[in-house]
Amino acid sequence: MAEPILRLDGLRKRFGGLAVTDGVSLEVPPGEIHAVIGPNGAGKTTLIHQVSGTLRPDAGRVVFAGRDVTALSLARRARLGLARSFQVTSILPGFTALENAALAVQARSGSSFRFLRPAASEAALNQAAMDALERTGLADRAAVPAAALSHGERRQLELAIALAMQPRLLLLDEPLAGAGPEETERLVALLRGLKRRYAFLLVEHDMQAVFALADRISVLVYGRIVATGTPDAIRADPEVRAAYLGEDEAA
Ligand SMILES: Nc1ncnc2c1ncn2[C@@H]1O[C@H](COP(=O)(O)OP(=O)(O)OP(=O)(O)O)[C@@H](O)[C@H]1O
Repeated sequence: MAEPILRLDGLRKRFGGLAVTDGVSLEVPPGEIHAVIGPNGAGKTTLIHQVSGTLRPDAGRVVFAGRDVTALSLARRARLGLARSFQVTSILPGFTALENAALAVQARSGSSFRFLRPAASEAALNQAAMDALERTGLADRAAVPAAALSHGERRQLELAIALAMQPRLLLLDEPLAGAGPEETERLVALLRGLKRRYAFLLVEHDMQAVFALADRISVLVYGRIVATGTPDAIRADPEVRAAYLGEDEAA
């Protein structure tokens, strides 16, 4: 396997007496969509929070692009290219799609645009923002205020905002939550198109989407990974079947 872009090494987090992540280790190579699935309360969101930097693990390490980022803040991790999308970005409804993406570009680039003349700086910002909108299929909605976008388009914009941060790996926590069948189809196609260019760590309840998108899947049960493998291997894994007994999702 290629040198991983993300390596989780024995992550542990307890809430009171409950070990919510109980020694989680996994590796995501560049360009992989790695999904984490598991029953409700398995610890998936808690795991994502530790990777993004929202929560500090009690033990274990988060290594991103060869660097131990366990002690770094969410913002520092984001600047290194470990970005999070969905359920966190606050889209500014009064601003257009392009302005929303441009703000993200500006946040990522810090002061670097200030060294350009104002006009050149604005053009460069808008170009980078437009690139992000193009990659998420929103180019023709650039001038539309975010408040006027459909639910699905707002999800696309959240993704564009994350891409404007020039990530190397994107954390996606339930990107399909609340999306209807058509929106789901569009977002799945969009994510599939972004695969290889970016790596993804994906938590998602829509099993059909997970099995269609993921290169590899890790199954989390009571804070422990019980299996990691390709969708076919996971489908056939007896422990996974046991974990989902009574649920037909992994069948
Ligand atoms: N801040 C907290 N304080 C105490 N307990 C917490 C906290 N956050 C999560 N938990 C508990 O940790 C367990 C795992 O929660 P988590 O949200 O990570 O699971 P999940 O796999 O994402 O669940 P779901 O699929 O339902 O979203 C749950 O029992 C939850 O009640």
